[in-house]
Amino acid sequence: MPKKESFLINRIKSIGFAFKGMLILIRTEASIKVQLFIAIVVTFAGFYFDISKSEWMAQLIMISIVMSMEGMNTAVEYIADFIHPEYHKKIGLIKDVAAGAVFIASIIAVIIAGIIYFPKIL
Ligand SMILES: Nc1ncnc2c1ncn2[C@@H]1O[C@H](COP(=O)(O)OP(=O)(O)OP(=O)(O)O)[C@@H](O)[C@H]1O
Repeated sequence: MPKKESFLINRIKSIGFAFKGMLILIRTEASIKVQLFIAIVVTFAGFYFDISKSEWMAQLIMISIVMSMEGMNTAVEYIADFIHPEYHKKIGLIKDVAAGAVFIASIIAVIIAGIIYFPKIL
């Protein structure tokens, strides 16, 4: 059935575009680079301290939330700069709010890391 094939091909193409977007994020965004580095460090820490299954899940969920929020924050910045490259108070507000969303996830990630690793270190 040609219709089904084109649907599948389109899905595969979409995955390709998404993968390209992820590589662009990792290559160009300093914040994502830092977050990826922290994600790798805590992954090693997870193995070193032999954290439980639920601790792994909490850690992985927070890594994905922080990094995907950062990706969306970058997309908002791109849109803002495209729509209005010059200085504007509203653009500043839009970017600050988008960055604030990443900050919320980051605070919770640090708290969860504390809950997991503090008892193991002390
Ligand atoms: N066009 C603008 N008009 C007004 N304020 C702006 C504008 N562009 C940036 N800002 C201010 O500078 C801040 C940083 O914006 P910028 O686009 O440089 O993000 P960034 O440093 O790349 O952030 P991130 O580290 O989250 O990727 C914004 O949160 C906003 O307060």
